[in-house]
Amino acid sequence: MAVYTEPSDDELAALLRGWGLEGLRNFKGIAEGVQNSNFLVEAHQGRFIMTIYEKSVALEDLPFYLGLTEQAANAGLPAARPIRTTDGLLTQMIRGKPTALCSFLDGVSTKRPPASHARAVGAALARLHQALSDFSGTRANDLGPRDWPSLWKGRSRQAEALEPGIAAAVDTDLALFRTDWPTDLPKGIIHADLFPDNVLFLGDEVSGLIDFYFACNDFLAYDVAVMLNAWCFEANGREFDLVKGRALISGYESVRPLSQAERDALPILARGAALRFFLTRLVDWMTPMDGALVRKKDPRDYAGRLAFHRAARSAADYGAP
Ligand SMILES: Nc1ncnc2c1ncn2[C@@H]1O[C@H](COP(=O)(O)OP(=O)(O)O)[C@@H](O)[C@H]1O
Ligand SMILES: N[C@@H](CCOP(=O)(O)O)C(=O)O
Repeated sequence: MAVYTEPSDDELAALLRGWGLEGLRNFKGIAEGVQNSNFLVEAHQGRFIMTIYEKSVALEDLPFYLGLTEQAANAGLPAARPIRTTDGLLTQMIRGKPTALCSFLDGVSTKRPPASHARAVGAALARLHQALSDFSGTRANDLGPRDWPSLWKGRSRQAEALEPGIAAAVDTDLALFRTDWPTDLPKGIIHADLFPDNVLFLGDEVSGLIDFYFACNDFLAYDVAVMLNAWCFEANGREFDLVKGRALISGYESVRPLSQAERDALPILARGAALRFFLTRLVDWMTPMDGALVRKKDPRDYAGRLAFHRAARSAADYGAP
């Protein structure tokens, strides 16, 4: 999140009335994140997170995101429960933008998660996959391999300036994905962005899974691949931490074992996931966002990961037994 839209006092009062909240004690913008404007709301009824959906979230997808979060919470996962308005609606509008309120989750995200967290979050991901296995909503992955060439188009010069040598390597990656990307792996609802900043912990326990706004239907193992990138690299972004990789995969498999085909696909899925985040970060890096309180994420972190995946040969390189 970030803060792109600041409600006026009157707008805020109208929104709070809509949710039946009284006795506002605290209201403040939260600087973490990238996509939406998020605020902490403390009122007589308790603590909540209010999200104003900026243009990156399509209005028609909100029932999907909020519905799956509700289903995950109902299944006992620590997902933020959406709060309905006094009229029973999941969203209200402010300046033409939909706005939702959800329960506040205790806990903190860790910047340099230890292996114990990687194991716990691996298990939480598998439980999430199981809890959503019968979810009725669907949403295509609009940041999948078919979308990467258009994100890359016209950006090779900018990428070269940031990371010399990357342009030819990305061209090779894209050519490989065109022919070798898997077609027949188990699918389901995936989170698709379960980075350390989207998981809250109390001690070693996962206390919050947040930010489902990239969730979609795709290969379940792609979600594992996203997390191998996000949780298991050293701070230099180039060296893979096998202990964390082993912990994450064994945590996942303690709930849902990977098939042999999913294991075999891990290197290419991890390479694709790294390219996805390199490309979206590159696009954001090059896009001016005047006036917003937002911290951009560095695409170069993913250049190093890509180099590792290009050399990886099997799931064992990621810590799979
Ligand atoms: N339900 C919640 N409970 C507690 N904190 C939350 C909750 N939802 C979001 N946050 C806080 O807000 C920050 C940004 O939320 P996030 O959903 O990641 O925003 P964005 O979609 O814009 O990236 C998180 O890092 C976390 O600190
Ligand atoms: N996780 C993505 C960026 C998306 O930001 P989020 O705050 O919505 O998780 C990245 O690291 O590039």
